[in-house]
Amino acid sequence: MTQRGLTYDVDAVVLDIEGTTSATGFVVDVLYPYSRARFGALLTERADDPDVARAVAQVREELGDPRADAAAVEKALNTWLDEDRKATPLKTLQGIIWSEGFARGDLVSHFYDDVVPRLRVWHAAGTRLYVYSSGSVAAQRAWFTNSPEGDLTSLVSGLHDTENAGPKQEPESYRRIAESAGVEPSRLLFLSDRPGELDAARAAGWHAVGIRRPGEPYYEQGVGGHAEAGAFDEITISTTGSTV
Ligand SMILES: CSCCC(=O)C(=O)COP(=O)(O)O
Ligand SMILES: [Mg+2]
Repeated sequence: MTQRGLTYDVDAVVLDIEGTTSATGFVVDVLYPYSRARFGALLTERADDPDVARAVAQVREELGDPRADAAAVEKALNTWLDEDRKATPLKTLQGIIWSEGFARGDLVSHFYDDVVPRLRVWHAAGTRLYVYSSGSVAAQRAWFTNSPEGDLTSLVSGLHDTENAGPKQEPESYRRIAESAGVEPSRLLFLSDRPGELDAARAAGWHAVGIRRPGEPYYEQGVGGHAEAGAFDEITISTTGSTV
């Protein structure tokens, strides 16, 4: 059989979300305003929730102000949102708000058309799928549970964020994920839109493919010399002899 595109012999594929499986425009235009409108209530009404308290402590540490009040914390969160800064406490608090919004039916996630069919094919052939996103694990779980094609969580073997794995541009984070998945680095493929993340994965011994979609923020810049694909159906995975 003739195959076109890129072929990888790996045991697992690790997925970035924003810009890779899903549109940045959806995250910025739908999810960000949804969280911005709810930070104030979360910070004032649920300050004793352990996840909220931990994130607030991290914001205060980042601000260098251990006494920053709820208004100051909210202001910092909104500034980071404007800058699209992938700060862990921002992502924790957004994850709480979004997962409740998904559960309530206010939100349905977005996946590019080529993604879910390909994930189903890879999963059915025995390739394990993981997520590594700046979005928190709670947000990732809600994202895959509430997709336009229903609950996709059965396709995914594990979720990783900057809190449990570390920053996405550091090779050590990819070493941690490989160890937790029990997969040799050379048997892992990372798909992302950001060159710095692809560099870090490659430095950890992984395969890395840049996903370059028209209209995404990194489209013009390119993927920094990494192999690239415009859609998931340009990628063929061969796991334990099967090729899909
Ligand atoms: C369901 S995750 C929400 C998107 C998000 O907040 C984010 O920061 C995604 O970043 P990524 O690392 O997936 O590019
Ligand atoms: Mg991304």
